[in-house]
Amino acid sequence: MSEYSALPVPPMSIRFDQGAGTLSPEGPTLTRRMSDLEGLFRDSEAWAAAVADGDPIVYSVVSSPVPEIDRELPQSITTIQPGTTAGELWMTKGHQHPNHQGEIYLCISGHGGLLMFDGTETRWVDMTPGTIGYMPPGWAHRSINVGDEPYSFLAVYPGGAGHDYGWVLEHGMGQRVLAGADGLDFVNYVEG
Ligand SMILES: O=P(O)(O)OC[C@H]1O[C@](O)(CO)[C@@H](O)[C@@H]1O
Repeated sequence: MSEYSALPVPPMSIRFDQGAGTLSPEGPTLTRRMSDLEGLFRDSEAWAAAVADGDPIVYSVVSSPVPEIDRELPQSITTIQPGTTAGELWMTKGHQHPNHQGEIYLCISGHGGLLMFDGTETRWVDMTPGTIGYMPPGWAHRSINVGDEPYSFLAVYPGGAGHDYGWVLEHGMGQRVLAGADGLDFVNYVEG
């Protein structure tokens, strides 16, 4: 037995129900409403109006019981609802891993995109069912629903990576993604 054998969760199988978007056994669930995305949309007045007008759910995250601690490998299913706020497609808050480590997402359903920013360069990965998006260490990441139906993906990440949301508020994400007349419009994060 290794020194790591005192495990917080035993070896197990985790059942994913694609129709219901649930994990079983299930760990913590997170619901992010529009009010949780303060300071992230370029049009703050449109954001405030959406908060006042029912504060809709933008996305939810269901996790397995694997904890976010060093050496563990947690998983979660994120579902982003379709929608725009003043043309900006609905998205996750986005974060940097303070303890720089990589992460993968697997698109399960819908159509999304993975926006990554290392402080200088921006990268975009189109996400359709079956696509694995890889985020290397040091790249902040945000997911965006670019379709007309809910966009769901599986995330698998090192439990000690952490979530730094202040990094995105301070540095932005390089670009923003808007719904254009003929597809996606990528605009400069600051000037867009
Ligand atoms: O943490 P954010 O930026 O709100 O985005 C949620 C997504 O990111 C994760 O925290 C994983 O990076 C997942 O739990 C979820 O997929």
